[in-house]
Amino acid sequence: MRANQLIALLQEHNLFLSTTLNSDDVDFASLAYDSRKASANGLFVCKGFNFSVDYLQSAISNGAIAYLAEKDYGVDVPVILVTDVRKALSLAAQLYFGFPQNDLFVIGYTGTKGKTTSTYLTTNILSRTFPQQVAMFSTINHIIGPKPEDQYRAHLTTAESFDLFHEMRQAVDNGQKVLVMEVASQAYLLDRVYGLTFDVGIFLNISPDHIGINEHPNFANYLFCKMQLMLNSRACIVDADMDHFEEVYAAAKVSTAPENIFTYGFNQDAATLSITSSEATLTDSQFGLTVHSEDDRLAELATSYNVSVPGDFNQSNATATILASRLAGASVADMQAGLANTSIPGRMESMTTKNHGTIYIDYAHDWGSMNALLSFLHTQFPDHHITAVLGSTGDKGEDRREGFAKALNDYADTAFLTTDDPGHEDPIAIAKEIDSHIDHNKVSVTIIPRREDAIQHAIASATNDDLVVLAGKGEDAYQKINGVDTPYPSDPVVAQEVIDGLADEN
Ligand SMILES: CC(=O)N[C@H]1[C@@H](OP(=O)(O)OP(=O)(O)OC[C@H]2O[C@@H](n3ccc(=O)[nH]c3=O)[C@H](O)[C@@H]2O)O[C@H](CO)[C@@H](O)[C@@H]1O[C@H](C)C(=O)N[C@@H](C)C(=O)N[C@H](CCC(=O)O)C(=O)O
Ligand SMILES: Nc1ncnc2c1ncn2[C@@H]1O[C@H](COP(=O)(O)OP(=O)(O)OP(=O)(O)O)[C@@H](O)[C@H]1O
Repeated sequence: MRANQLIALLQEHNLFLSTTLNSDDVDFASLAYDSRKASANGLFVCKGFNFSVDYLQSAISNGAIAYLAEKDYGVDVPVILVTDVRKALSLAAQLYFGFPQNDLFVIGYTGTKGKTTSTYLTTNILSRTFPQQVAMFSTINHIIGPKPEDQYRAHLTTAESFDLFHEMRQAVDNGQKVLVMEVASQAYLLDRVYGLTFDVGIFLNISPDHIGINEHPNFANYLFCKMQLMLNSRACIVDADMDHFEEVYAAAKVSTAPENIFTYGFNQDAATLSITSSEATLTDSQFGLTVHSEDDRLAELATSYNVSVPGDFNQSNATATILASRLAGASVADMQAGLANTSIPGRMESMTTKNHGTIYIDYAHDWGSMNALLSFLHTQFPDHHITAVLGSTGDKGEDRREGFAKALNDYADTAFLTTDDPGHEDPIAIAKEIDSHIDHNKVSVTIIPRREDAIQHAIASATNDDLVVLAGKGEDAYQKINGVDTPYPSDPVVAQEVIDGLADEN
């Protein structure tokens, strides 16, 4: 990467301040933002809340010949000074990796809930249209190519810009043509996707979340960050049913022509697509779409679909994926097949038992998702007794505790309060806080700290028509306790052991 090209790019974005490089003809052999990964003749980027000048010194020891930063650290190698180092890192990464986004059709999902589900559904549809050519960056998993070794667990919902563009480069080199990815609000807060234009950006929904230390200072900032996806997408898809729809639609209109903005919703005659829910079972759901648009690409979408994850909210997610897949070139047949055959780890996974009802394992871990989940079950299956097993995370999202109680009061009959990533807090104290907001005339509550025991009691006490919801951890195989990921078998494994044990007893 040539210094003069980098400086020109930074100037184009009004980020460049000055440099102490003797010549701008330097060719950097590498780029790094972590000193442990710095190498010979490289450029090192100084950024981060916990940045220390020691990291810069160690990057220099590892071979860095210059650094990019917001201030001069007075070390022995020259600096390129910028006004905003996170934005500069994103641009430098794009230049260093040869702007890989230009060789990909990039689809980005944002929303408080449904990003992972929609990303999986879209990937499964488009993998039929473009076999072995669809990359995916989700909270759970990354896919950067067709081989088994091209798949690995994710660290963040949206990776740091350097890592993001690095993986995009690898995806392109592995022959990928499409990328489906999640765009967390933090991605915009921390400029991880600065300078990236999405071919399609989808805004699924918004409810208060991720507000607090290390996250957003307030809801306005959370919404502002998420809306940036609309301003950075060539085509926008927006859920017309969601709160703040008017603001999000207005943001989309700032940079996208109305004919490239698509909306969807239940019984929304003003939306591009309206959804009619036709049948919901415990394991999947059917819905139909009506098209209210003259756009030739959309006419065929007016048909019926079966999505293999239950819940009316998943009909909504599925409709967003239908629109996004269509813009990427998928046929209706691919959509129908893809939607009917997708399973998403820890999202509405169901297990049936002989005598203890149906068990749901779901990642719902705030009021919005718990409310959507329990209200769906309550409305669709009004005569079934609903038992929920849940906790609430420690060290963050304290307002979730009251939110969980509210959803339980509205829709559940029994709750087993237990441990869910307590961090540095006492899980029993967290459970008691949730309990303090529960209406005991409506919900019977038992606090059982060990999650395995809570699941055992919930399933064992359920009878045949009951619905038992194991909420919050999905397929997580750990509990975050005192800063350590402590091994935990995972809810599906524990539930299966309980079911097997109960079957032996019967
Ligand atoms: C508060 C926050 O968002 N921090 C993120 C941020 O950290 P940072 O840039 O401030 O870096 P830092 O951790 O302070 O470290 C300082 C710098 O020193 C460097 N370093 C460090 C050690 C060393 O020996 N040498 C060295 O050079 C580091 O590489 C880094 O550049 O950038 C890092 C990547 O460069 C992220 O790993 C880190 O995410 C933390 C771990 C995190 O958990 N963030 C959460 C809140 C998050 O982003 N969540 C969203 C999902 C939200 C949702 O569910 O929707 C996500 O996208 O995952
Ligand atoms: N459109 C939706 N509206 C409300 N709740 C939803 C919706 N889609 C999914 N959920 C619920 O939210 C949970 C998390 O879903 P998913 O992992 O797809 O969302 P996410 O946006 O990736 O979440 P997170 O940011 O918390 O990782 C699901 O298990 C389900 O209970």
